[in-house]
Amino acid sequence: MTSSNQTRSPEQALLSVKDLAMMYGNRIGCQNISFDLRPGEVLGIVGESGSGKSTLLNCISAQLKPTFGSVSYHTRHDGEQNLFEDMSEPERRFLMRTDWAFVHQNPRDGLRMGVSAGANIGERLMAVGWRHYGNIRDTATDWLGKVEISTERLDDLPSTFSGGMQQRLQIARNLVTAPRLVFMDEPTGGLDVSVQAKLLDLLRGLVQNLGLSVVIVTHDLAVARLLSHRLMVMKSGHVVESGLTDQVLDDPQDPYTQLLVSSILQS
Ligand SMILES: Nc1ncnc2c1ncn2[C@@H]1O[C@H](COP(=O)(O)OP(=O)(O)OP(=O)(O)O)[C@@H](O)[C@H]1O
Repeated sequence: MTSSNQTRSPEQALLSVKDLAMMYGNRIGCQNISFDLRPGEVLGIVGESGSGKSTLLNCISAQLKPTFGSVSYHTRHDGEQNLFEDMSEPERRFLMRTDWAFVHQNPRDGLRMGVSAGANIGERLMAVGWRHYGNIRDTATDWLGKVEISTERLDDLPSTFSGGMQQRLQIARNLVTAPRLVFMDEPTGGLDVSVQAKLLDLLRGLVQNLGLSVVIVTHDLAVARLLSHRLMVMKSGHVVESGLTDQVLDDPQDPYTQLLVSSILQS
């Protein structure tokens, strides 16, 4: 007889990436990438411009089909599914609208600028089957509050918002469906330093309170330090170092990571 304790396996990875490579013709986008992301874990991907961060993020979020390797996701209902072999395009799209979220650097890429703030949030709820107008409006109002936007702005267009507000609205739109996995591409890039700090605080609170699993791409080591549990350092399409964030940043082993860390300390 086996007790539940004996049968309990180590926590299942939510996202599992194996030997992933993306080639643009002869040019390497990224290569030899393998990692697991566990539920509630925040993984930071750092590296200089052109090191392959966005390519990797786009491959693991099913926006680009990798040239080699596999990306598997532990779905709510069907267990582990290989994104590109087991799932159809409509199934991947459904996942992106519901269980996943993508926060773009430029809020314009993640918002519908022609509809109100409330509709931007409500649209995601409708994608998961919500139909009751009053409930959708109430939840949208609630989320505006959570991202510190005055609820009086519910019917305003995002174009009337400041950059920081647009970014917070994009976050509300993304998180309202309680996704399990959030991809973020330089979410604080392009904002003033003081606005960045406020947004980072907000993001950190939401990630902790909602227990989100996150893959965040950033070239800003301070952002990586504040948000991520683990770090992957990329250079020329390869991972040169990975580990616990504090370990990597406080005691970098790879010469490139050492350079990256020391250049931040000097600036
Ligand atoms: N659509 C594309 N066609 C051809 N080459 C590409 C394409 N996208 C990226 N690359 C190349 O792949 C490599 C990695 O680029 P990628 O954009 O992933 O880097 P990155 O680390 O995200 O850079 P940044 O921080 O500037 O966004 C670079 O050599 C780049 O020139």
